[in-house]
Amino acid sequence: MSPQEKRAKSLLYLDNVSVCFDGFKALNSLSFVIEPGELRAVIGPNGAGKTTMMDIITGKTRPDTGEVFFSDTIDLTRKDEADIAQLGIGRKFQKPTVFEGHTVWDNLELALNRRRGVFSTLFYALTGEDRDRIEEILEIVRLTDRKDELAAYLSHGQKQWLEIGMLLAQEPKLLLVDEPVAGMTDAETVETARLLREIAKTRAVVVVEHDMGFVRDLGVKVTCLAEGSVLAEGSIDFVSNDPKVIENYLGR
Ligand SMILES: Nc1ncnc2c1ncn2[C@@H]1O[C@H](COP(=O)(O)OP(=O)(O)OP(=O)(O)O)[C@@H](O)[C@H]1O
Repeated sequence: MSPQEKRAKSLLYLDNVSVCFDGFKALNSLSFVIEPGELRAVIGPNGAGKTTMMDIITGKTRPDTGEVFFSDTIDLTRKDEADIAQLGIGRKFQKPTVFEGHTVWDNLELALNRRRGVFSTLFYALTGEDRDRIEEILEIVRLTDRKDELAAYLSHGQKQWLEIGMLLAQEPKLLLVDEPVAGMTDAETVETARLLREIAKTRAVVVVEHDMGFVRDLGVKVTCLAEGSVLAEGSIDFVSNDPKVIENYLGR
């Protein structure tokens, strides 16, 4: 497939992307392509460039060279962070940032209103459709029976799920999730793999994670980054048996 054809079929297309920080190449000719509706896991040692790649996609960092396109034609290197969020790229950082003093329901309602630009009013009149969507998201993030409780009383894992739900309320086309299962219980970790697979039925999801058990559970294509470029890409068995991956990452 030619690069043009590859790009035309992609939701997210990074090609030959490099970024230098004070002479250090954080990304080095990185190519990374996500198809619409794909769920992808990204692994790699500390300093491999995983966060920097997310920063490039969301417009927080500009590449020195290379192409970054969304939906084939939108050049993300020419957009700022707010534009990129508006285009439908949502990002979940490692630490949960929910409104602890509000209920689970209200957190989702706030997120729904934020999409409309209604920042200040919590009780902006919800339509029946909005309520249905919130109920639906509560089901997806396993919080239906906690909906009237303050977010402060949720477990760490449930706060992560709530924040994923808040991102879903903004209906992203692509969701970037950074180390979601760090600090979760084993049961929550297993549930998170299921939850992300469910979410990826309606949108693309890229998950950065170090927990290999979890990555195996996801059962999707894996990209291993090292020193700012792709070291190996393919099924979990293919990637985890690659001698370069064992040497640079798994064997450490
Ligand atoms: N703003 C910056 N200024 C200078 N150096 C930076 C900056 N951001 C990242 N780096 C460096 O670039 C390299 C890649 O970092 P990055 O955070 O992308 O790696 P990572 O794969 O996300 O690692 P981790 O698994 O530890 O989160 C690191 O050596 C880091 O110190």
